[in-house]
Amino acid sequence: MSESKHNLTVLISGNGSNLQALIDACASGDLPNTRITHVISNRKAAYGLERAQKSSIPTTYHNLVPYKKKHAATAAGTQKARTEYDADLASLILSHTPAPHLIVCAGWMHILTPDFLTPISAAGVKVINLHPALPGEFAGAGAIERAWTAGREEGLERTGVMIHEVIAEVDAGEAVVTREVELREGEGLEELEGRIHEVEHGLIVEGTRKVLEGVGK
Ligand SMILES: Nc1nc2c(c(=O)[nH]1)N[C@@H](CN(C=O)c1ccc(C(=O)N[C@@H](CCC(=O)O)C(=O)O)cc1)CN2
Ligand SMILES: NCC(=O)N[C@@H]1O[C@H](COP(=O)([O-])[O-])[C@@H](O)[C@H]1O
Repeated sequence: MSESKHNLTVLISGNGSNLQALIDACASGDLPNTRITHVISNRKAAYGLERAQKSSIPTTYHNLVPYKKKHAATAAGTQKARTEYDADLASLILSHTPAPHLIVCAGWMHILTPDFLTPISAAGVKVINLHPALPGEFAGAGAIERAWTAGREEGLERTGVMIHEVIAEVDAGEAVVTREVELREGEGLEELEGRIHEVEHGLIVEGTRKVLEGVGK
């Protein structure tokens, strides 16, 4: 009798190179008894959707714009739109068959509110995120460039990558695994991005495997 499979739902917004690392790891056995059963993007043009489809993984495009159009273009209306969007995102994840054991944010560029996190947590599903910085540093979008600038202007000697649990406060959840990346004098931003992406592709597999080892215990 084969062991039960760990089912992953992966959230993306772009190229999907980290999704591809997970797809390849499932195929190679680096993520044993694990399969990606659903990929969701908040951007229609995300190449990661093509990567998933090439691997016969079900995909969903879940866009915030229709929700924003339903509500007034005010702060309150935008909040209502995000609340409904996030609640529906949780529903479409939890209603998918087979049900997920773990949700991995792999370049997912949308801040998740308690309207998403609460039902997901109630269903016993963890959420982890890949972030190209070390705990407590450069939270939010644009982290690599901010670290690169700090290297040039403030003498920062290293940045890094982490996989962390997702909580309401952005990039503040407990780190699952971290890896430092040295900053090199005179190095261009693109070169640093390339080195960091290489680290990401290994760390997202390592972090996912580490969390799955604890699932169901
Ligand atoms: N509640 C949480 N949500 C998310 C987390 C988290 O730790 N807690 N991690 C992020 C990923 N992320 C950095 O790792 C991140 C992504 C996007 C943003 C952001 O400012 N998004 C804007 C929209 C930007 C865009 O659409 O281009 C927004 O949501 O308004 C910050 C951090 C995933 N979510
Ligand atoms: N705050 C999260 C964040 O900035 N994530 C960034 O999104 C990229 C997604 O690449 P991918 O679509 O090729 O996996 C990752 O390289 C990561 O640095």
